[in-house]
Amino acid sequence: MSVPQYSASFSFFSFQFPSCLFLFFIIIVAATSSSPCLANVVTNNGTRRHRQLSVDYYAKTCPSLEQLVGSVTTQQFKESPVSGPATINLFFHDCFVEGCDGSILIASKQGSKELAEKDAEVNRELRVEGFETVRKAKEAVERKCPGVVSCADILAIAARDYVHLAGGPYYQVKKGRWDGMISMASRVEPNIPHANDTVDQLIKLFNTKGLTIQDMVALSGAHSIGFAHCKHFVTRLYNYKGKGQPDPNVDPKLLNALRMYCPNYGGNMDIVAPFDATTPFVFDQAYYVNLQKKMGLLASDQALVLDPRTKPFVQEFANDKNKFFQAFAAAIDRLSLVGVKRGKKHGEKRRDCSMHS
Ligand code: HEM
Ligand SMILES: [Ca+2]
Repeated sequence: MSVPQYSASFSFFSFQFPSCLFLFFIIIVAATSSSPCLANVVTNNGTRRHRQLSVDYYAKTCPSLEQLVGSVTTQQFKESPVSGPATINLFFHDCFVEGCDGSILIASKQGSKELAEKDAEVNRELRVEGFETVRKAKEAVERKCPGVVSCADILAIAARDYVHLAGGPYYQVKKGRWDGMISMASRVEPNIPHANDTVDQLIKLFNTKGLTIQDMVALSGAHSIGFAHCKHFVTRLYNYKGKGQPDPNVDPKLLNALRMYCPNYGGNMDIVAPFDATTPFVFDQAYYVNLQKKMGLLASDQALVLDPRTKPFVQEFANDKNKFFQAFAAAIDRLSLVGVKRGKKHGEKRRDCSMHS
Protein backbone atom coordinates (compact mmCIF):
# COMPACT_ATOMS: atom_id res chain seq x y z
CA MET A 1 0.00 0.00 0.00
CA SER A 2 1.69 3.18 -1.04
CA VAL A 3 0.81 6.17 1.04
CA PRO A 4 1.94 9.61 -0.14
CA GLN A 5 5.16 10.84 1.36
CA TYR A 6 3.82 13.64 3.47
CA SER A 7 1.10 11.42 4.88
CA ALA A 8 3.48 9.43 7.04
CA SER A 9 1.96 9.04 10.46
CA PHE A 10 3.08 11.61 12.91
CA SER A 11 1.87 12.52 16.33
CA PHE A 12 0.15 15.78 16.94
CA PHE A 13 1.87 16.17 20.26
CA SER A 14 5.32 15.61 18.87
CA PHE A 15 4.92 18.78 16.89
CA GLN A 16 6.88 21.91 17.62
CA PHE A 17 4.70 24.97 17.55
CA PRO A 18 4.30 26.79 15.38
CA SER A 19 6.84 25.83 12.75
CA CYS A 20 5.58 22.37 11.84
CA LEU A 21 1.93 22.85 12.38
CA PHE A 22 1.41 24.30 8.94
CA LEU A 23 1.59 20.76 7.64
CA PHE A 24 -1.78 20.17 9.17
CA PHE A 25 -3.41 23.26 7.83
CA ILE A 26 -3.58 23.40 4.16
CA ILE A 27 -5.08 26.23 2.28
CA ILE A 28 -7.23 24.71 -0.31
CA VAL A 29 -7.84 27.15 -3.08
CA ALA A 30 -11.13 26.26 -4.76
CA ALA A 31 -12.97 25.35 -3.05
CA THR A 32 -18.86 -9.74 0.01
CA SER A 33 -20.51 -12.01 -1.73
CA SER A 34 -20.62 -12.29 -5.49
CA SER A 35 -24.17 -13.60 -5.60
CA PRO A 36 -27.04 -11.21 -6.17
CA CYS A 37 -28.32 -9.60 -3.01
CA LEU A 38 -31.66 -8.25 -1.98
CA ALA A 39 -31.14 -4.65 -1.06
CA ASN A 40 -33.39 -3.21 1.57
CA VAL A 41 -33.89 0.10 -0.08
CA VAL A 42 -35.29 3.12 1.67
CA THR A 43 -36.94 5.51 -0.74
CA ASN A 44 -37.29 9.22 -0.23
CA ASN A 45 -40.69 8.98 1.29
CA GLY A 46 -39.37 6.46 3.78
CA THR A 47 -40.99 3.36 2.30
CA ARG A 48 -38.87 0.25 1.83
CA ARG A 49 -38.62 -1.64 -1.41
CA HIS A 50 -36.52 -4.60 -2.40
CA ARG A 51 -34.31 -4.19 -5.40
CA GLN A 52 -31.56 -6.35 -6.70
CA LEU A 53 -27.99 -5.21 -7.09
CA SER A 54 -25.06 -7.55 -7.56
CA VAL A 55 -21.29 -7.57 -7.45
CA ASP A 56 -21.08 -9.08 -10.94
CA TYR A 57 -23.79 -6.93 -12.55
CA TYR A 58 -21.47 -5.83 -15.39
CA ALA A 59 -19.71 -9.20 -15.78
CA LYS A 60 -20.91 -9.51 -19.38
CA THR A 61 -21.42 -5.90 -20.42
CA CYS A 62 -18.27 -4.33 -18.95
CA PRO A 63 -16.00 -6.97 -17.43
CA SER A 64 -13.04 -4.61 -16.97
CA LEU A 65 -15.08 -1.94 -15.16
CA GLU A 66 -13.29 -2.15 -11.82
CA GLN A 67 -9.84 -2.05 -13.45
CA LEU A 68 -10.82 0.95 -15.55
CA VAL A 69 -12.02 2.90 -12.52
CA GLY A 70 -9.05 1.57 -10.52
CA SER A 71 -6.50 2.92 -12.96
CA VAL A 72 -7.97 6.41 -12.55
CA THR A 73 -8.28 6.31 -8.76
CA THR A 74 -4.75 4.96 -8.32
CA GLN A 75 -3.32 7.70 -10.50
CA GLN A 76 -5.38 10.44 -8.86
CA PHE A 77 -4.43 9.22 -5.40
CA LYS A 78 -0.75 9.51 -6.30
CA GLU A 79 -1.08 12.94 -7.86
CA SER A 80 -3.49 14.43 -5.37
CA PRO A 81 -4.30 12.42 -2.26
CA VAL A 82 -7.15 14.76 -1.25
CA SER A 83 -9.06 13.05 -4.05
CA GLY A 84 -9.65 10.29 -1.48
CA PRO A 85 -11.59 12.21 1.16
CA ALA A 86 -13.15 14.36 -1.56
CA THR A 87 -14.68 11.34 -3.33
CA ILE A 88 -15.77 9.51 -0.17
CA ASN A 89 -17.55 12.64 1.02
CA LEU A 90 -19.08 13.13 -2.44
CA PHE A 91 -20.46 9.58 -2.33
CA PHE A 92 -21.97 10.20 1.12
CA HIS A 93 -23.59 13.46 -0.02
CA ASP A 94 -24.94 11.68 -3.11
CA CYS A 95 -26.49 8.81 -1.16
CA PHE A 96 -28.18 10.97 1.46
CA VAL A 97 -30.00 13.10 -1.12
CA GLU A 98 -32.32 11.13 -3.45
CA GLY A 99 -30.30 7.97 -2.82
CA CYS A 100 -27.06 6.75 -4.42
CA ASP A 101 -28.01 7.87 -7.91
CA GLY A 102 -25.38 10.35 -9.07
CA SER A 103 -27.78 13.27 -8.49
CA ILE A 104 -24.91 15.22 -6.86
CA LEU A 105 -23.00 15.19 -10.16
CA ILE A 106 -25.57 17.13 -12.18
CA ALA A 107 -24.60 20.71 -13.07
CA SER A 108 -27.14 23.48 -12.65
CA LYS A 109 -28.81 24.59 -15.88
CA GLN A 110 -28.01 28.13 -16.87
CA GLY A 111 -31.00 30.36 -16.41
CA SER A 112 -32.97 27.75 -14.51
CA LYS A 113 -34.71 28.90 -11.32
CA GLU A 114 -33.89 25.76 -9.34
CA LEU A 115 -30.22 25.04 -8.76
CA ALA A 116 -28.89 21.49 -8.88
CA GLU A 117 -27.76 19.68 -5.69
CA LYS A 118 -24.10 20.42 -6.19
CA ASP A 119 -24.81 24.15 -5.89
CA ALA A 120 -26.58 23.89 -2.54
CA GLU A 121 -24.61 25.72 0.13
CA VAL A 122 -23.25 22.66 1.96
CA ASN A 123 -22.24 21.07 -1.31
CA ARG A 124 -20.28 24.05 -2.56
CA GLU A 125 -17.53 22.93 -0.19
CA LEU A 126 -17.19 19.59 -1.92
CA ARG A 127 -13.80 19.50 -3.50
CA VAL A 128 -13.43 19.47 -7.25
CA GLU A 129 -11.15 16.41 -7.01
CA GLY A 130 -14.12 14.16 -6.27
CA PHE A 131 -16.03 15.35 -9.34
CA GLU A 132 -12.84 15.09 -11.40
CA THR A 133 -12.28 11.52 -10.34
CA VAL A 134 -15.77 10.52 -11.49
CA ARG A 135 -15.43 12.47 -14.74
CA LYS A 136 -12.11 10.81 -15.60
CA ALA A 137 -13.27 7.35 -14.57
CA LYS A 138 -16.46 7.72 -16.60
CA GLU A 139 -14.43 8.80 -19.64
CA ALA A 140 -12.24 5.71 -19.33
CA VAL A 141 -15.29 3.46 -18.92
CA GLU A 142 -17.18 5.06 -21.83
CA ARG A 143 -14.24 4.36 -24.16
CA LYS A 144 -14.52 0.61 -23.45
CA CYS A 145 -18.18 0.13 -22.58
CA PRO A 146 -20.22 3.00 -24.05
CA GLY A 147 -23.61 3.74 -22.55
CA VAL A 148 -23.61 0.81 -20.13
CA VAL A 149 -22.37 1.86 -16.71
CA SER A 150 -24.14 4.40 -14.49
CA CYS A 151 -22.35 7.34 -12.92
CA ALA A 152 -23.80 6.25 -9.57
CA ASP A 153 -21.97 2.90 -9.81
CA ILE A 154 -18.73 4.58 -10.83
CA LEU A 155 -18.91 6.88 -7.81
CA ALA A 156 -19.55 3.91 -5.50
CA ILE A 157 -16.54 2.03 -6.90
CA ALA A 158 -14.25 5.08 -6.77
CA ALA A 159 -15.17 5.75 -3.11
CA ARG A 160 -14.32 2.13 -2.26
CA ASP A 161 -11.01 2.35 -4.11
CA TYR A 162 -9.97 5.41 -2.14
CA VAL A 163 -10.95 3.89 1.22
CA HIS A 164 -8.64 1.02 0.36
CA LEU A 165 -5.85 3.15 -1.13
CA ALA A 166 -5.76 5.21 2.07
CA GLY A 167 -5.23 2.04 4.12
CA GLY A 168 -8.85 1.19 4.89
CA PRO A 169 -10.74 -2.04 4.29
CA TYR A 170 -11.40 -3.50 0.83
CA TYR A 171 -15.01 -4.47 0.26
CA GLN A 172 -16.99 -5.60 -2.76
CA VAL A 173 -19.28 -3.01 -4.34
CA LYS A 174 -22.70 -4.16 -5.48
CA LYS A 175 -23.70 -2.60 -8.77
CA GLY A 176 -26.74 -2.00 -10.95
CA ARG A 177 -27.76 1.48 -9.85
CA TRP A 178 -29.30 3.76 -12.43
CA ASP A 179 -28.70 7.50 -12.42
CA GLY A 180 -31.41 9.71 -11.00
CA MET A 181 -33.54 12.23 -12.86
CA ILE A 182 -33.94 14.66 -9.96
CA SER A 183 -31.24 16.98 -8.66
CA MET A 184 -32.58 19.92 -6.63
CA ALA A 185 -30.57 22.14 -4.31
CA SER A 186 -33.62 22.58 -2.07
CA ARG A 187 -33.60 18.85 -1.21
CA VAL A 188 -30.05 18.96 0.20
CA GLU A 189 -30.25 20.92 3.44
CA PRO A 190 -32.64 18.65 5.40
CA ASN A 191 -30.77 15.50 4.35
CA ILE A 192 -27.15 16.35 5.13
CA PRO A 193 -25.92 16.32 8.76
CA HIS A 194 -24.33 19.44 10.27
CA ALA A 195 -21.35 19.90 12.54
CA ASN A 196 -23.54 21.26 15.32
CA ASP A 197 -26.24 18.58 15.13
CA THR A 198 -26.95 16.70 18.35
CA VAL A 199 -26.45 12.95 18.54
CA ASP A 200 -30.21 12.67 18.66
CA GLN A 201 -30.57 14.52 15.37
CA LEU A 202 -27.81 12.44 13.79
CA ILE A 203 -29.36 9.16 14.91
CA LYS A 204 -32.73 10.22 13.52
CA LEU A 205 -31.34 11.35 10.19
CA PHE A 206 -29.33 8.17 9.67
CA ASN A 207 -32.35 6.17 10.72
CA THR A 208 -34.45 7.75 7.98
CA LYS A 209 -31.91 6.23 5.55
CA GLY A 210 -32.23 2.80 7.15
CA LEU A 211 -28.90 3.09 8.99
CA THR A 212 -28.38 2.11 12.62
CA ILE A 213 -26.49 3.85 15.43
CA GLN A 214 -23.57 1.48 14.88
CA ASP A 215 -23.60 2.27 11.14
CA MET A 216 -23.50 5.97 11.92
CA VAL A 217 -20.54 5.68 14.28
CA ALA A 218 -18.68 3.41 11.86
CA LEU A 219 -19.34 5.67 8.87
CA SER A 220 -18.17 8.69 10.86
CA GLY A 221 -14.82 6.90 10.83
CA ALA A 222 -14.49 8.29 7.30
CA HIS A 223 -13.40 11.40 9.18
CA SER A 224 -10.21 9.48 9.77
CA ILE A 225 -9.12 11.27 6.61
CA GLY A 226 -9.89 14.69 5.21
CA PHE A 227 -10.30 18.25 6.35
CA ALA A 228 -12.90 20.76 7.47
CA HIS A 229 -13.14 24.52 7.07
CA CYS A 230 -12.84 26.68 10.21
CA LYS A 231 -16.45 27.81 10.10
CA HIS A 232 -17.60 24.32 11.08
CA PHE A 233 -15.82 24.34 14.43
CA VAL A 234 -14.86 27.95 15.19
CA THR A 235 -17.57 28.49 17.82
CA ARG A 236 -16.08 25.57 19.77
CA LEU A 237 -12.83 27.54 19.99
CA TYR A 238 -14.16 30.87 21.29
CA ASN A 239 -17.81 30.97 22.11
CA TYR A 240 -19.26 27.55 22.78
CA LYS A 241 -23.01 27.67 23.31
CA GLY A 242 -22.82 31.47 23.34
CA LYS A 243 -21.04 31.60 26.70
CA GLY A 244 -17.83 33.29 25.52
CA GLN A 245 -15.72 30.27 26.48
CA PRO A 246 -14.26 27.41 24.44
CA ASP A 247 -15.87 23.98 24.44
CA PRO A 248 -14.51 22.19 27.55
CA ASN A 249 -14.32 19.03 25.46
CA VAL A 250 -11.47 20.28 23.29
CA ASP A 251 -7.98 19.24 24.32
CA PRO A 252 -6.04 22.42 25.33
CA LYS A 253 -3.16 21.85 22.91
CA LEU A 254 -5.50 21.19 20.05
CA LEU A 255 -7.46 24.29 21.07
CA ASN A 256 -4.35 26.48 20.88
CA ALA A 257 -3.31 25.06 17.57
CA LEU A 258 -6.75 25.48 16.03
CA ARG A 259 -7.06 29.03 17.35
CA MET A 260 -3.84 30.03 15.62
CA TYR A 261 -5.28 29.12 12.28
CA CYS A 262 -8.89 29.93 12.83
CA PRO A 263 -9.27 33.38 14.38
CA ASN A 264 -12.61 34.34 15.84
CA TYR A 265 -13.10 37.07 13.26
CA GLY A 266 -11.74 37.78 9.83
CA GLY A 267 -9.88 34.54 9.20
CA ASN A 268 -9.14 33.14 5.78
CA MET A 269 -12.25 31.27 4.69
CA ASP A 270 -10.20 28.72 2.76
CA ILE A 271 -8.23 27.37 5.71
CA VAL A 272 -8.98 23.80 6.65
CA ALA A 273 -7.89 21.60 9.55
CA PRO A 274 -7.56 17.82 9.57
CA PHE A 275 -10.25 15.75 11.23
CA ASP A 276 -7.59 13.40 12.50
CA ALA A 277 -4.66 15.41 13.89
CA THR A 278 -2.44 12.31 14.06
CA THR A 279 -2.81 10.48 10.74
CA PRO A 280 -4.86 12.77 8.44
CA PHE A 281 -4.17 10.79 5.26
CA VAL A 282 -4.40 7.27 6.66
CA PHE A 283 -7.71 5.48 6.99
CA ASP A 284 -7.32 3.97 10.45
CA GLN A 285 -8.98 3.90 13.88
CA ALA A 286 -6.99 6.91 15.17
CA TYR A 287 -10.12 9.05 14.70
CA TYR A 288 -11.82 7.12 17.54
CA VAL A 289 -8.71 7.14 19.75
CA ASN A 290 -8.57 10.90 19.30
CA LEU A 291 -12.21 11.31 20.29
CA GLN A 292 -11.35 9.64 23.60
CA LYS A 293 -8.66 12.31 24.08
CA LYS A 294 -10.96 15.25 23.35
CA MET A 295 -9.33 15.68 19.98
CA GLY A 296 -12.39 15.52 17.81
CA LEU A 297 -12.63 18.41 15.34
CA LEU A 298 -16.36 18.95 14.97
CA ALA A 299 -18.81 19.10 17.85
CA SER A 300 -20.65 16.25 16.09
CA ASP A 301 -17.49 14.11 16.12
CA GLN A 302 -16.73 14.76 19.79
CA ALA A 303 -20.38 14.19 20.72
CA LEU A 304 -20.07 10.53 19.70
CA VAL A 305 -17.95 9.82 22.75
CA LEU A 306 -20.18 11.84 25.07
CA ASP A 307 -23.47 10.09 24.38
CA PRO A 308 -24.14 6.71 26.03
CA ARG A 309 -25.76 5.37 22.84
CA THR A 310 -22.70 5.96 20.67
CA LYS A 311 -19.81 5.83 23.16
CA PRO A 312 -19.62 2.00 23.32
CA PHE A 313 -19.04 1.86 19.55
CA VAL A 314 -16.35 4.55 19.75
CA GLN A 315 -14.59 2.49 22.41
CA GLU A 316 -14.90 -0.72 20.45
CA PHE A 317 -13.54 0.81 17.25
CA ALA A 318 -10.73 2.67 19.07
CA ASN A 319 -9.56 -0.59 20.63
CA ASP A 320 -9.88 -2.84 17.63
CA LYS A 321 -9.06 -1.74 14.10
CA ASN A 322 -10.45 -4.96 12.61
CA LYS A 323 -13.82 -4.41 14.26
CA PHE A 324 -13.86 -0.88 12.87
CA PHE A 325 -12.97 -2.10 9.39
CA GLN A 326 -15.66 -4.80 9.47
CA ALA A 327 -18.30 -2.42 10.75
CA PHE A 328 -17.29 0.25 8.25
CA ALA A 329 -17.45 -2.17 5.31
CA ALA A 330 -20.89 -3.41 6.38
CA ALA A 331 -22.16 0.13 6.98
CA ILE A 332 -20.94 1.57 3.69
CA ASP A 333 -22.49 -1.40 1.89
CA ARG A 334 -25.83 -0.45 3.45
CA LEU A 335 -25.21 3.22 2.67
CA SER A 336 -24.51 2.32 -0.95
CA LEU A 337 -28.00 0.76 -1.27
CA VAL A 338 -29.94 3.77 -0.02
CA GLY A 339 -32.62 4.86 -2.49
CA VAL A 340 -31.14 3.08 -5.50
CA LYS A 341 -33.08 3.22 -8.74
CA ARG A 342 -33.41 0.47 -11.31
CA GLY A 343 -34.64 0.57 -14.85
CA LYS A 344 -35.64 3.16 -17.46
CA LYS A 345 -38.83 4.10 -15.68
CA HIS A 346 -36.96 5.36 -12.64
CA GLY A 347 -33.55 6.32 -13.94
CA GLU A 348 -31.12 6.91 -16.75
CA LYS A 349 -27.58 5.99 -17.77
CA ARG A 350 -25.73 9.22 -18.40
CA ARG A 351 -22.76 9.44 -20.70
CA ASP A 352 -21.72 12.78 -19.24
CA CYS A 353 -22.32 12.51 -15.49
CA SER A 354 -22.99 16.25 -15.17
CA MET A 355 -25.95 16.26 -17.58
CA HIS A 356 -29.22 14.37 -17.78
CA SER A 357 -29.24 12.17 -20.86
C1 HEM B 1 -22.23 11.91 11.14
C2 HEM B 1 -22.52 13.08 10.61
C3 HEM B 1 -21.56 13.87 9.75
C4 HEM B 1 -21.34 15.20 9.85
C5 HEM B 1 -22.00 16.16 10.83
C6 HEM B 1 -20.34 15.54 8.87
C7 HEM B 1 -19.87 16.83 8.64
C8 HEM B 1 -18.81 17.14 7.83
C9 HEM B 1 -18.26 18.46 7.66
C10 HEM B 1 -18.80 19.73 8.31
C11 HEM B 1 -17.18 18.35 6.84
C12 HEM B 1 -16.26 19.49 6.38
C13 HEM B 1 -16.69 20.08 5.08
C14 HEM B 1 -15.74 21.18 4.67
O1 HEM B 1 -15.44 22.04 5.49
O2 HEM B 1 -15.31 21.19 3.51
C15 HEM B 1 -17.06 16.95 6.48
C16 HEM B 1 -16.06 16.44 5.69
C17 HEM B 1 -15.95 15.11 5.37
N1 HEM B 1 -16.88 14.13 5.61
FE1 HEM B 1 -18.38 14.26 6.94
N2 HEM B 1 -19.97 14.42 8.19
C18 HEM B 1 -20.70 13.36 8.68
C19 HEM B 1 -20.68 12.06 8.23
C20 HEM B 1 -19.87 11.61 7.21
C21 HEM B 1 -19.96 10.31 6.59
C22 HEM B 1 -21.03 9.26 6.93
C23 HEM B 1 -18.95 10.23 5.67
C24 HEM B 1 -18.60 9.12 4.72
C25 HEM B 1 -18.92 7.87 4.86
C26 HEM B 1 -18.22 11.48 5.74
C27 HEM B 1 -17.07 11.75 5.02
C28 HEM B 1 -16.42 12.96 5.07
C29 HEM B 1 -15.11 13.18 4.48
C30 HEM B 1 -14.22 12.12 3.83
C31 HEM B 1 -14.82 14.53 4.66
C32 HEM B 1 -13.55 15.28 4.22
C33 HEM B 1 -13.73 15.88 2.86
C34 HEM B 1 -12.47 16.51 2.30
O3 HEM B 1 -11.47 16.65 2.98
O4 HEM B 1 -12.54 16.88 1.11
N3 HEM B 1 -18.82 12.29 6.66
N4 HEM B 1 -18.06 16.24 7.09
CA1 LIG C 1 -28.18 11.27 -4.81
